[in-house]
Amino acid sequence: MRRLEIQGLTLGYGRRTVLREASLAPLEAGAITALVGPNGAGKSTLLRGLAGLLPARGSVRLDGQEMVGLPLERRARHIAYMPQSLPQGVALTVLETLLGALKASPGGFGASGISARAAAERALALLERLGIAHLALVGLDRLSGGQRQMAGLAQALVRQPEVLLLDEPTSALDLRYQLAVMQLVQALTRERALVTVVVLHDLGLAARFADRLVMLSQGAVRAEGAPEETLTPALLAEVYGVSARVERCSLGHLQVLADDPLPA
Ligand SMILES: Nc1ncnc2c1ncn2[C@@H]1O[C@H](COP(=O)(O)OP(=O)(O)OP(=O)(O)O)[C@@H](O)[C@H]1O
Repeated sequence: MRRLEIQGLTLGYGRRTVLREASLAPLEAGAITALVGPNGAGKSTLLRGLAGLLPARGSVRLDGQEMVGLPLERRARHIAYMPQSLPQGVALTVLETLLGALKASPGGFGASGISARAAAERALALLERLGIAHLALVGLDRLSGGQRQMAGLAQALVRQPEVLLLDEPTSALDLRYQLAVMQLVQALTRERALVTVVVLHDLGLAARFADRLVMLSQGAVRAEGAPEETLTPALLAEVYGVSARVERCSLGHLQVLADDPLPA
């Protein structure tokens, strides 16, 4: 069974350490882990570290293979990362960026892998599944914020990774697309047995779609486990500084209702 094991991971920027000796229970294939926690807690830093974009100490093993210290292109064979925002000023069309991502991936078309025709078919099928086939020939610089986010998700998915890292994939999406994207991420995670890690601010979405939550606070793992075990009023008060209720709605979904900020 595919799994990602994170042990004693320390990450930072230059001389500044942000995440200190973080260890998590193994992340299993076919499951979504949501990274939650307040602003500045270290969620994006952890995701960048898993993607290999920051110098790291400690261990990140995929099926026993050590990722820390592996050259980025070797790590990118296994792991796809979607940043919070795509770079601005890219005039390529959505389809061109997907073909570019496929071409750049090891074994991608042009190298030993699939033909250019198969690559285009794969890219178009993915856009269809994401509901954005109509954007295939539109330039990235002409997309709305939400459309850019969908295009970023497509770029991460098209390479068919084993580990999928998504940094706030729903932050710019309307209500319908938030649900549609999380349902799709969940379906693909199950179908392709992905190890999926998603940074989410919306605790309701996290509770509904994640199999596990990891609550970060001040660069440390404060809690981890199933959403219903992790999301408690006491923890929300401690970590977010709010008085909150955690209740099930009439459909049985866990809802976090933040009532008031607590006095500092
Ligand atoms: N490029 C950088 N250089 C230096 N420090 C950084 C950099 N990026 C983030 N940090 C610092 O690392 C800490 C954690 O930031 P990070 O972006 O990981 O938090 P986060 O939990 O993702 O927050 P948010 O919810 O606001 O996106 C913050 O104190 C931040 O100032």
